[in-house]
Amino acid sequence: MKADLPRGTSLDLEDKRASFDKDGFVKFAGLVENAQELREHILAIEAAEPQVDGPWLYFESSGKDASPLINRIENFADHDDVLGDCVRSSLMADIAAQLLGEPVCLFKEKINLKLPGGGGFELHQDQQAGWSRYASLFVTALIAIDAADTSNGCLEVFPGLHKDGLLGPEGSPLPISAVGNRAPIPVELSPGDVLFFDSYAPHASKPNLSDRPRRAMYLTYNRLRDGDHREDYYLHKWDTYPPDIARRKDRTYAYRV
Ligand SMILES: O=C(O)CCC(=O)C(=O)O
Ligand SMILES: [Fe+2]
Repeated sequence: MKADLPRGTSLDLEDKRASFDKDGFVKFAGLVENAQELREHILAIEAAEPQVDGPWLYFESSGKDASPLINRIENFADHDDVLGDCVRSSLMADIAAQLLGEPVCLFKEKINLKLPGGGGFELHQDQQAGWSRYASLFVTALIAIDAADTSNGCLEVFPGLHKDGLLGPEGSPLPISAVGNRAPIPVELSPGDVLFFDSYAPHASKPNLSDRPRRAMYLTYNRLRDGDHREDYYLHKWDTYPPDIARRKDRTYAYRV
């Protein structure tokens, strides 16, 4: 299988695959040409009133002034044509397939906004989020929408631990001892850069204390032979961690990982 890369993109997938295999993540610079257009469509969703039958919107409390801040958009592929085309683009799936060495299918899509004042993410492996009920391995393409660096809370990944299985129980962040004395690699990205990472690669990120947003789209794939679980995943998530608009007052909802 050959990835259908945009004109002018030159890369050696063998090298990329070797890095992914060694570290558990690999960056592709300038892979997505319409990051600016994607950002405009994300901004429109941010500005719109949440709807029960629309994209799923999640909110946090700003670390600056405790005001409500949108922090995540999920399950949007069928609610916006431009974002949907990106989610369904064969380019990301083809590269994910090259990295895993076999065909893949989409598991889920989300956008983490991390606006100024947005919180960080504790150390975890995505596989700890209860995904093992669906498949034993996933690869995620993180598409940078805004520039990400250490001052606005870029992703920080610990290399070389993705073949060690789960490093802690499902549902809880990892203690720093889980990564030994390793140092994380902060992955700085420009809009349109894409980071592919393994669901067992431990990662974290800091809060956004800057005045620049750090939006990132995450497309997660599993091996095709493990089945298409996207619909089941979102049905289960609607029960266990629905968007804010669908939450019941008599229930508490816990973010897993
Ligand atoms: O967006 C980030 O900074 C990290 C998000 C993350 O690790 C996740 O959503 O699983
Ligand atoms: Fe994660």
